[in-house]
Amino acid sequence: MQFRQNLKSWQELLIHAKDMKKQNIKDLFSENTERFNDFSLKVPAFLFDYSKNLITERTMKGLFTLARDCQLEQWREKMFNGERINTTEDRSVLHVALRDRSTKPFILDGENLTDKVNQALIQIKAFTEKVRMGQWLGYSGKRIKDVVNIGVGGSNLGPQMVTEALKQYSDNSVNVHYVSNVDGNQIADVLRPLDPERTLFIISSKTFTTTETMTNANTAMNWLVSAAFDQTAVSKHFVAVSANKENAGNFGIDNENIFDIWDWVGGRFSLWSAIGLPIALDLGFDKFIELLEGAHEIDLHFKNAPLEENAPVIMALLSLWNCTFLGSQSQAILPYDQPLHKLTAYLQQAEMESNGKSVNWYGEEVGYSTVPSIWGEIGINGQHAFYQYLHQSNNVVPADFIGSVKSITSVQGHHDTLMANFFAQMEALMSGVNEQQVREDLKAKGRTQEYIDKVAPHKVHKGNRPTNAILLDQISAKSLGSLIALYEHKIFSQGILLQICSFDQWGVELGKGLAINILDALKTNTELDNRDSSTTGLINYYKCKGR
Ligand SMILES: O=P(O)(O)OC[C@H]1O[C@](O)(CO)[C@@H](O)[C@@H]1O
Repeated sequence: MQFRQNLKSWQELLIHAKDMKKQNIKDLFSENTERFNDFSLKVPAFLFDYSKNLITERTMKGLFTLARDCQLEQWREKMFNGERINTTEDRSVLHVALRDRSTKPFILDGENLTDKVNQALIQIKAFTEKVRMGQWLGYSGKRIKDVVNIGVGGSNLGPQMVTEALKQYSDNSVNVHYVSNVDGNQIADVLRPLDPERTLFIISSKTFTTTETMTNANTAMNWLVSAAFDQTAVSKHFVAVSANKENAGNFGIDNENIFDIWDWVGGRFSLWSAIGLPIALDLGFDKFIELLEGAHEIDLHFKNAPLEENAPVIMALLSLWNCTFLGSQSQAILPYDQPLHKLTAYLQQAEMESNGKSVNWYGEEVGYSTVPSIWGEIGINGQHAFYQYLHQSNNVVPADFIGSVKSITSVQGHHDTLMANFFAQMEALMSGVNEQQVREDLKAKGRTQEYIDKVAPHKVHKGNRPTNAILLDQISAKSLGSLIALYEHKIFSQGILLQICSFDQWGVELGKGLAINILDALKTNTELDNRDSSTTGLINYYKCKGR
């Protein structure tokens, strides 16, 4: 067992981090006029500028050495070859196979995955075209107008984020809606304006056991059946995406309308599979393929580019540097492109469910900070809400700024204003402004000495806050596919560097189990044994007041 802290490269980076904490990014720019060229990369679909991090050439050299000591390249190979790198669940991790459209056979456990993937795509194409062209008819013979995707986590966030991002490209053949929350308010709001005769439900659940999804699915079924007065209407209005065909069949969904998903595709990496049905329904199959192609382009980049020119690897190394070595606890994702308004929520699951863990591959406490908490908002809205904290709090929050050279909106006259903020905020976070500059500025503005003395300390921005810039040419299905895959491979690389099992999610199980237990007690009105007084007190209060 080779623990990360025992690696010489890790130890050297710890020492180097102590020195770097005394440095200032702004000074590093003054010392090296080529810094932007040295620390930026042009990848198909986007420019990645990481020069505004607290790094030097030595830092990067040390980080690449660490990556090699961690055998990142070999692990990358293992993933692409289908080795069972999801060790705690004994599974391969092959979402990359979903977007590899070559016809070359890929054999896993005696089965040709290429055939499976291509068959699934044929099924997705046939189904989505039938619905979009008005050939899929509801129980009363009417064409489908609205599609409701019922699913949660990975069975919701990816498709929703993508259809929101690409809605400018939708031809509105159907309207796509999402229900993820077990709170009945959401499904009530979604169903209120819909016509049962013209509504199709996709029950998206890899396991087909998730309580929230099953509760919503049953409500949707009752809504339909109470309008149709006919239980057999279910097969005309429900399809499923699931690995659990038995449960989906028992629900009343015809076998040919159950789309497969496999155990080598993790929920949070599944939008490329039939979980992406809402994407193909909303945008058409060709756009869905463009999305896959964009992702595949980054798969090839990740697989083939040397570590020094590999964007996902560099992103992972920087996150490790900022969090584990420099001590940041959180990371902001700040899209300056309204279409990406669901990206942060999507990445919260992708990154935090993957790497938000504290034991290593051998089940030992890692003894270092793993990943930061991910949060954020559309940049402009964030500027008027929490950027105060980014600029002046004691906590340094490294941030990813994501923008586009061209906007996809036809509205003119906004994009330069938006992007001026994109550039300015990164500059301000890095450069800051010291007290002397503040004082001189106030003096030049004719302020009194008393005012200057009072206000100057409050106007200081310490700066030295790291940011990455990801600048897309324009939001499109292809560039979005690339952007998502960039983060997926970053997450994979980070897991390897941290020696963490990125593809399980045991941390969600405890709460789920307790909720099932409590729900039973609520339904049967029984007392719960062995609970702490707070849990018991809260439940009793709820029972007394609510019933
Ligand atoms: O698709 P399913 O099986 O309903 O699971 C939904 C989500 O629930 C989780 O298991 C976490 O609770 C996620 O990993 C997953 O994306």
